[in-house]
Amino acid sequence: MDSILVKGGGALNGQIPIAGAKNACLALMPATLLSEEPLTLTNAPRLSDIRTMTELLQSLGAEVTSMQDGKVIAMSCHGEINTRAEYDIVRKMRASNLVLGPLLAREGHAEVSLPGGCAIGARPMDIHTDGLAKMGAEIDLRDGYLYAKAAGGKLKGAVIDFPFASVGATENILMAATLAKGTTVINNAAREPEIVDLADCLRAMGAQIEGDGTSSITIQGVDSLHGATHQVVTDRIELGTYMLAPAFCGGEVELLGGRIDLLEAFCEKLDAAGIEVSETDKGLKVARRNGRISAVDVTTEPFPGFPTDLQAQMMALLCTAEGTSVLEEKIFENRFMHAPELIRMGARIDVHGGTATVHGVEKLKGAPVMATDLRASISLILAGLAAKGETTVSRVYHLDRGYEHVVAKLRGVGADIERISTK
Ligand SMILES: CC(=O)N[C@H]1[C@@H](OP(=O)(O)OP(=O)(O)OC[C@H]2O[C@@H](n3ccc(=O)[nH]c3=O)[C@H](O)[C@@H]2O)O[C@H](CO)[C@@H](O)[C@@H]1O
Ligand SMILES: C=C(OP(=O)(O)O)C(=O)O
Repeated sequence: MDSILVKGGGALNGQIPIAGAKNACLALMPATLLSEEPLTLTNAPRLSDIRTMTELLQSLGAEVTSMQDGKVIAMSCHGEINTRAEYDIVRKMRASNLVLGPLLAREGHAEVSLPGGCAIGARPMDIHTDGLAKMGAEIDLRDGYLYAKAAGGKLKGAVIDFPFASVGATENILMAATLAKGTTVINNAAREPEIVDLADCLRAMGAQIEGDGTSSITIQGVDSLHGATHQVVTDRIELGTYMLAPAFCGGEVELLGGRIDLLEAFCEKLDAAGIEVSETDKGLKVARRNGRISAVDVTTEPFPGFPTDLQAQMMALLCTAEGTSVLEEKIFENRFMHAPELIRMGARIDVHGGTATVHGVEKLKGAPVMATDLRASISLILAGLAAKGETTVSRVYHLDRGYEHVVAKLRGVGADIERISTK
């Protein structure tokens, strides 16, 4: 199993290109199931999660071609398709559940394996299934699979009030509603930029959608969707992660393609911590204002709040802040697994339920550490870049899910980092 070796060192300077968003692309790809005509995505990220979604769509009968070194994905799904998403693929990635809505909308029935929980939480699918049930689907759980069938063979529009603004449930219902009979309203919908990106793509395919980006989305069902080409939105989580690199190590880094509007709550916390963010022609430039950063309190929330997917990276940064920071994780019930690993590097962190108190220390020390999930992995790499000595991060396969060319991107700004392959 590969690992990443990081040597803590000097300041980072230069530019990092930001890829298209993993979480947008994973929702956009299943949209191909909604049309008989081709859907092409540009600015796609080169990630193992995208390969898993490719495998899943191919297993359902879609043709998926990766072009331009993976940056363009051309998909086509015409004629007869398979409506069963098998456990062997679905278990690899939770976002596989995003084929449920489109399959049901296209065929009137679907069998999709429940993905199961994961390291960061139980992550049930009740909001997705309750929403689809309101649209006339009968859904049974048998042998670990959701068996869904639309009454009369076609979903119908409904007013759906979400108990929580779930990103995945908003995406599933949004896609399902595009081909339903009548009007669907999703209240308390998620407002993430990835939802807006999906709605933009669906509109380009002929869907009638209003209100995306607000907490109430209205979808008027149409008879069919046509082909389209769509550019995947910038990955705000990759952006935020690399914005932290100069905050950890000093120096000045420009994030190509970066946009403040994708990360306003995060940028406010950076400002409070003493990190300067400025807009440039090509993106965002980030530098640490003075010597040591200041402690700040962080609470994760649905967009436009501070993203849970940047909590681990922010915690790693705050380990060496001046003062005590309190981090509250409000989205997932078990998303502090990076804390014990950071403690192995000399951090002082107390975790109580969903709250972590970080007492800043002067410097972290390199250590062998183990990644437990995607964002934990990168938080340990960032910590290692600023620590004294060497850090080896194992279980790098988590990283490959969400960060393309991570070693090359960080080496490009002067980081001492390499991937160690063990056959
Ligand atoms: C591929 C993708 O886009 N993943 C993102 C998506 O995940 P995902 O779409 O899974 O996240 P959700 O917004 O659905 O989940 C948020 C919370 O709601 C709970 N919940 C969700 C659905 C449901 O039916 N029942 C229920 O209880 C979850 O367990 C979790 O505690 O949004 C998360 C929250 O911003 C991000 O961290 C993930 O990176
Ligand atoms: C939690 C994440 O992804 P997923 O929902 O695919 O597990 C993430 O991207 O940080």
